[in-house]
Amino acid sequence: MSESLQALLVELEQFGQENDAAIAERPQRMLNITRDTGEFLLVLTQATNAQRVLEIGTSNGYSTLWLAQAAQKIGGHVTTIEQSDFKLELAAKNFERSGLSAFITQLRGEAGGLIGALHDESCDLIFLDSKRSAYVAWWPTLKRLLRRGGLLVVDNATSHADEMDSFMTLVSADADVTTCTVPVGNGQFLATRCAF
Ligand SMILES: C[S@@+](CC[C@H](N)C(=O)[O-])C[C@H]1O[C@@H](n2cnc3c(N)ncnc32)[C@H](O)[C@@H]1O
Repeated sequence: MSESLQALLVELEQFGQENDAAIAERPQRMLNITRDTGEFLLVLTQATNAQRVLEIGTSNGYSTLWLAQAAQKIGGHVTTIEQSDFKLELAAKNFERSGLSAFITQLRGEAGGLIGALHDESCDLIFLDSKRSAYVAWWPTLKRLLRRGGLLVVDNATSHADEMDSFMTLVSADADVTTCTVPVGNGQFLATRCAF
């Protein structure tokens, strides 16, 4: 990682912590993943050669920058969805500063509507870090978007286990999918679509 990208990530970590500690209103909070979750996403994306990555929940782009580092290494691309104009603009500035903007496409709008318009099996990896109460309703579309052998990663599996329970139970009961939960950051729920 370049010194400038490392410095930007550290700056965003400090900004996220200070901002979220000072501000109670959820729309203004960054709610970033932890650094070890970012490192985990980078390794997963690179190791699985996931060239077509979809992220739902950009915020100011901290997690996107980890996914985009993998995209740069493997010739891939990250599409990231955010409905808040305020956060979308923050993310756009951070992507420009990172030098990784060529590997990122930002989609503006409500994720449930936007993902419905995407093509079947168009994603190698989906990172879900958004509106947890919508995940159950989104599951049929998420499964349709994921290619066979593709991977879904969902943040907050342990930090918000109660809110995640119905979704994880639903996905784990799907015979086409293999799942696990790993203790990285706030807990990552992983689900891979069977290859055949
Ligand atoms: C936990 S934050 C994402 C943090 C980001 N992944 C990171 O680690 O830097 C969740 C984001 O999802 C966005 N969001 C929530 N519901 C959404 C929806 N239905 N469609 C699009 N974005 C949504 C919020 O505005 C918020 O920025």
